[in-house]
Amino acid sequence: MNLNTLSLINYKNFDSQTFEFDSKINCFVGANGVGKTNVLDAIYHLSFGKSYFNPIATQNIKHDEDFFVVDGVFEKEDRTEKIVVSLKKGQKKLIKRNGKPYEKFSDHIGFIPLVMISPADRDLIIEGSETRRKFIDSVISQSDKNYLNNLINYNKVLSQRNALLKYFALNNTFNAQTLQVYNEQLQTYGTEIFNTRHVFLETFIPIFKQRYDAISNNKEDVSLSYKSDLFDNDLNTLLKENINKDKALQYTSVGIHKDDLNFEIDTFPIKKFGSQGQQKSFLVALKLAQFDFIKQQSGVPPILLLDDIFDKLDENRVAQIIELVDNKHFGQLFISDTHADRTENVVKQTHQSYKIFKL
Ligand SMILES: Nc1ncnc2c1ncn2[C@@H]1O[C@H](COP(=O)(O)OP(=O)(O)OP(=O)(O)O)[C@@H](O)[C@H]1O
Repeated sequence: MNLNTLSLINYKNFDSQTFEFDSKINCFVGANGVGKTNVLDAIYHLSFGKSYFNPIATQNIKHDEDFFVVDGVFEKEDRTEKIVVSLKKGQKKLIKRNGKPYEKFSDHIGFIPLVMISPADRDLIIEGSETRRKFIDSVISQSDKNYLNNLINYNKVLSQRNALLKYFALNNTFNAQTLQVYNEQLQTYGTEIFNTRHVFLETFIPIFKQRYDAISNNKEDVSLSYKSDLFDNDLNTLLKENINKDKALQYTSVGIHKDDLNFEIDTFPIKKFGSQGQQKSFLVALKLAQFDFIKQQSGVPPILLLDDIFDKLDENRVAQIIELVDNKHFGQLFISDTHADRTENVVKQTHQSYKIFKL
């Protein structure tokens, strides 16, 4: 699967621009702030219908304009697929495939498999557990529609249960039966989500370790493990056990919405004890494992976006990453870098066709 053409109108710092891409490697080079990351984010929009960096959709419209259009022409299994994402201020965002708007954006997820590796991934290490759950969810959702539906349903019931707990507290009342209806629904959706995450991580963790060992040349031992309340008991029992706590807090304190991943290096948390280069290697390994997993599930290599990934990595690690890219396992690649020479040297070594865009 390839992105052949990308056209932007009023997207962030671009007013009107069209790119014709190489089917293998495309590099965007230029000084800080010229828009290299913005082009990658536009490509991300075509896969996920939203920005990787800015959750406020209207802030992706060029300043002083009132709409943006991101238009991509892909080649997928010998067919041409035109994806257009557009947003006008005051209106709902539109995602169209070959001219036909999607009613539910979730139907588009997975159609253009894509993985972004960016310095912003550091949030996965430094931020709270929600960021790591979102990561797991986005990896699984790209190949499992049922999972995405369970997640949507779980979150709906969870907010209803939380609203009910608030209502009880405000009105000084309690009704165990109504609460039980929600508990049972959470149990149904939550158990499926837990099982899917568990099975997914059993496949994913060994892939991740392999990737890390290759990047670091087996220099350090890293581990990734799954933390969930549901390892202790079934969700219905846990909800019942924690009812007094939930009444006091006025929200649901146990469930798969509290799941987390532990990231460790040589048995210590990587957040506190990993160097910047080790943390970056960890994140790159995590994302390359995401790439491998999606490829395994969908049979096609996802588009890979590498935003500024060479900084902070020593030459050996950069060489390792490029060696990984330098084989048939990968599909189309987009790279952004401030150092034009470094990028050109690196991509030349891969002996693949490439295009360099100087922004
Ligand atoms: N909505 C917007 N309207 C106009 N310009 C915007 C908008 N959002 C971001 N920008 C501009 O985009 C530029 C940043 O672009 P981008 O992050 O792609 O830079 P970059 O080339 O990747 O730089 P670096 O090398 O520093 O990572 C900034 O100049 C910023 O002001």
